[in-house]
Amino acid sequence: QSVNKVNPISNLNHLIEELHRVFKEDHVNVDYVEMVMKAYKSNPREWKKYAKFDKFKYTRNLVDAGNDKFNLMILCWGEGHGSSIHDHADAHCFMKMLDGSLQETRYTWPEEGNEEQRGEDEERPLHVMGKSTLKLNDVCYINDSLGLHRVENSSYSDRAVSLHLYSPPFNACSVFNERTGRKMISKVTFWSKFGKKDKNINEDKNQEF
Ligand SMILES: O=C(O)CCSS
Ligand SMILES: [Fe+2]
Repeated sequence: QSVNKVNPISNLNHLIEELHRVFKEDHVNVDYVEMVMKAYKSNPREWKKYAKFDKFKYTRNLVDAGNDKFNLMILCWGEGHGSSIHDHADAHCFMKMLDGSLQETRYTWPEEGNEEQRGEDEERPLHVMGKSTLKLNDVCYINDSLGLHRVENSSYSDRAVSLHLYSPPFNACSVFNERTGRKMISKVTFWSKFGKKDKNINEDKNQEF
């Protein structure tokens, strides 16, 4: 059913409650989830306990495991930090800006053709489909049928914080080489979970993609 309005979302916990309610259903109403995430207005007091930064790379901090229906996480991007070009493992990906701004570049998938016959140095370059800048409280949605993307904080003076919802949750996705189109599996991990540093996080193992 199409919905044309959502009730105000008063704080982060209320957003999480509403997301649990929505994801109880099997069918994901993407427009409704986007409107719910948009209705939440970022309040650093509510999320700063999850916001842990690393000097060298962006961090992924689990906020809520969504009753196994989704993962909600806060990503912290230091100046100049960016992701690889990646897919979303057949999941829905909703992303909301909580602080600062991020640049998103969308890419085509490498053209088809089975890997076996592929020449050693045959290139299947990705093409840029579009670029956009996400600002405070903006929400964007992607899934594999819409393409690949890279997300980066291109500011050299400001950090950025974003809220990501993946449904269904995944712990690996594919990362792509822009020139050759070759892909690799990349496991993803959490720097912290529920506000606590993940004890088995090995400093240089916090794999992001
Ligand atoms: O989850 C990740 O590490 C990718 C952030 S851009 S959707
Ligand atoms: Fe992504």
